[in-house]
Amino acid sequence: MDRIRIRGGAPLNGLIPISGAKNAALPLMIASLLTEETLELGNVPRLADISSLLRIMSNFGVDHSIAGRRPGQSSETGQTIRLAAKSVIDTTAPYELVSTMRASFWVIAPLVARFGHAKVSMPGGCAIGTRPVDLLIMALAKLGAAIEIEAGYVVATAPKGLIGSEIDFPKVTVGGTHVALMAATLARGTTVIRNAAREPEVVDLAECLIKMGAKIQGAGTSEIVVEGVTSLGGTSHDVMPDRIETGTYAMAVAMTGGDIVLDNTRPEYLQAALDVLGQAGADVSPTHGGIRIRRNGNGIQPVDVTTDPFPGFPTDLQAQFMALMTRANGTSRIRETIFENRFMHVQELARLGAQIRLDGDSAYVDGVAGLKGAPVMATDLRASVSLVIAGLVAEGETTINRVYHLDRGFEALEAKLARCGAQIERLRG
Ligand SMILES: CC(=O)N[C@H]1[C@@H](OP(=O)(O)OP(=O)(O)OC[C@H]2O[C@@H](n3ccc(=O)[nH]c3=O)[C@H](O)[C@@H]2O)O[C@H](CO)[C@@H](O)[C@@H]1O
Ligand SMILES: C=C(OP(=O)(O)O)C(=O)O
Repeated sequence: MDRIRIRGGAPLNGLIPISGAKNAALPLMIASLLTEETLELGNVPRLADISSLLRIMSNFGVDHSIAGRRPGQSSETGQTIRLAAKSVIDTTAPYELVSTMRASFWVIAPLVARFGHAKVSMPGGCAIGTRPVDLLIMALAKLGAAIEIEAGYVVATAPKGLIGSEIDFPKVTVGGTHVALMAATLARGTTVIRNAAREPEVVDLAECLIKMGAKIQGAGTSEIVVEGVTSLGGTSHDVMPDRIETGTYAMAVAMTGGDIVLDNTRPEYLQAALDVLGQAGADVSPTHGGIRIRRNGNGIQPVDVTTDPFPGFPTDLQAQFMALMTRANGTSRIRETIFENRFMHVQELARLGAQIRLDGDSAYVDGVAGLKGAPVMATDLRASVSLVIAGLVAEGETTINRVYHLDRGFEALEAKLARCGAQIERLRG
């Protein structure tokens, strides 16, 4: 299994190109199941989760092709993937394929909406809490699907098609909103989704669905109205920039010091996190097409943070921010309100010398003067990258095991950081 070795101490200087967002690319790929025409997606990141979803889609009978590189494109230019779900031969998503990735469960929505039948294994994904799918099932049931649970599979049927309805989510769910939105596009009549997730990835999906012929209003607000249509067509769409990758590198430079331009991204996608970084002592400014982050000389100030649905501070940046706070001049409180078990990075950060106490949904981080390198192992995607951030300033060598977590969500991580001066390499095998 590959590992990553880091020698801490070097500041980061230069430019980091931001990839397309994993969490937007996945629902966009799934949306291709809603039409028999071809959906062309640009700026798709090269990630293990994308390959896993392509395998699931191939299993359904979806044809896909990945365009070759064009003149002037670097190896980091996002991929263009074409998906054509013209002849779907199977509407079952088996356990072996769905268990590695949460988002793959969302195929249930377009399958039942277009074909009237779907059998999808209960999902896996990052080990960050219980992560039930009751609200996704509730949304499909509201739209008229009959739901049965059979041996770990959710079977949804609607032989006469889905029917528009009112869906009131008791809590904000990104996956639930994606599922409701996709299913409602092909339902008969109007659907109102209340307490919808306002995440930019929901807006990206809605914009693509609108180009495919869907009638959607209000995406990006907490009430989305969908007027069902009888069929959708193909289109071309570029995946939005990855706001979590953007925030991760912003926190890395706040940690190491230096001066970095994060290119091909947008500050408004992560304003809450950038505001917090400003309070912690980083200089954050917009550039043409990106964000510049600097921290020169001055120390890191402690800042209290609570995770919240968008536009709040994202749970997917909580671990990275905690890594930064391990070096702050004082104590910070980090409250996790989205997932009940998203503190798996705490004990690994402690191996590097971090001082963190857990109390219920909060972590109290006492900043220390220095971290020391050690072998560490992460259990989920964002926890793994928090160890990279800590390793970048830890004295000596940090080796991060189980790199496959990082490969799920960070494209060319070592190359991007090494080009900016980090001493980081992948050890194969
Ligand atoms: C692939 C993808 O985009 N993953 C993101 C998505 O995950 P995901 O879509 O799984 O997260 P949700 O927004 O659905 O989860 C939010 C909260 O709702 C709860 N819940 C959710 C569904 C349900 O049926 N019942 C229920 O109780 C969850 O346990 C959690 O406490 O949004 C999360 C919250 O921003 C991010 O951390 C993940 O990176
Ligand atoms: C939690 C994440 O992914 P997933 O929802 O696929 O587990 C994530 O992207 O941080």
